[in-house]
Amino acid sequence: MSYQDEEEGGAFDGHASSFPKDFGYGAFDGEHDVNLSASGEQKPRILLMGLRRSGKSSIQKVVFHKMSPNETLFLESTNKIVKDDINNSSFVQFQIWDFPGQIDFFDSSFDSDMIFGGCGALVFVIDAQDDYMEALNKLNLTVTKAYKVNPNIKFEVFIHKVDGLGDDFKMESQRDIHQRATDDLADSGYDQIHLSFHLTSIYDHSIFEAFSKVVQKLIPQLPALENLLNILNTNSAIEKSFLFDVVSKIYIATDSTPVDMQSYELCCDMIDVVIDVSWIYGVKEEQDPAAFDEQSSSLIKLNNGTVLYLREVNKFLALVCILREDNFDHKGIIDYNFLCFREAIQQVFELRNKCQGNPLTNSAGSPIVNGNNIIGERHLSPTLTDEIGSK
Ligand SMILES: Nc1nc2c(ncn2[C@@H]2O[C@H](COP(=O)(O)OP(=O)(O)OP(=O)(O)O)[C@@H](O)[C@H]2O)c(=O)[nH]1
Repeated sequence: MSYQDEEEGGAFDGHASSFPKDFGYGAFDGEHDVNLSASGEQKPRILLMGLRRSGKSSIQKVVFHKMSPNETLFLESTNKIVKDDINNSSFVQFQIWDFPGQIDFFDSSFDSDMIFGGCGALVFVIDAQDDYMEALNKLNLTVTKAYKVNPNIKFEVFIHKVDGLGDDFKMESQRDIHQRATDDLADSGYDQIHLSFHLTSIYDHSIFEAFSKVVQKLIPQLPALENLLNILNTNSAIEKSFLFDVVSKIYIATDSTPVDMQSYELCCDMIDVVIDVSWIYGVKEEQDPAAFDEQSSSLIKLNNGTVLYLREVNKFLALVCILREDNFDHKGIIDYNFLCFREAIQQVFELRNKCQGNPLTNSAGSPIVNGNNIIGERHLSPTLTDEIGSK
């Protein structure tokens, strides 16, 4: 089995979009960045597996290399494991390994201990436009083999290419695949394995949403981030907020209110607009290509009385909020709270660095759910809420 490293996005030449090619996929060394990886610590690994032509490489290229979906039609079949380092920011650091569809687990060169051992999540892609019986067999084989090596892997099943399916058929396929996959696992004596299912397509935002959920499970600080977003929302009369990794447009955290796809899509579109405008008008000097930095912000007023507000947390992370136009009168308070929020995020990661190897755990070893009890709360002053609330 051979390996091929894609050097920081270098294998794809990025011609599909106006997104600056050298914008991401390098370690961020800005002043607000705190490196998550303790020295020598392995980055979490996400494996992309599935049958041939199920869409694995397309997913990776569209989400992490800004390839336009139509261009994936010309992708060649992968014939060796392709490793891709995702280093956008301190929050989003992992490796994606794209496997060839024809991989044979019984091949002597397949080192399952090495491959599954350091794996955080295994994404198994099933082509929903095709007959999925063979894919289900392969899913069962893959998951059981991986579980035996590493029972901590998160198993994610992407029921992919659903753009070609009607709504009824989509739901029916999901139900059927879910049923069969879990039955097969139970039959093989592995009913303790949990599979998560996502309906995805590269032709809409569903693939970004699904990948967001996969990545979030690999961020041990997620509960603390969610809590900080909840506090920010309450104190600033914000209805929904997302913390985005700007390069990939996956959200690494959101508040605890349910995510509706439309809001997520609006926020993604806003990021595209901001990036494009920054790139066209914001570059001052040749040697300073990143016109988009922690000073960047943007405001879009929609004609339904809603405001989208974007603030940079650092060069690679952005907070995007949705709120009612009336509540935006208190922009000063929102901005102040945002600064506190940004500082609190810093503290989460400083804390994490202090307990290297034991991220955000209490003395019993369980995750600290309300990490913001330690940090942040005092900054996001409740009196500010009263001011907005009394309006
Ligand atoms: N309609 C539709 N087609 C898709 C989608 N994702 C991928 N495809 C198409 O599926 C075909 C195969 O995609 P690849 O990404 O090469 O598949 P793969 O799983 O990496 O294939 P191997 O490298 O052979 O294992 C391409 O023609 C893509 O354009 C999708 O969401 N919807």
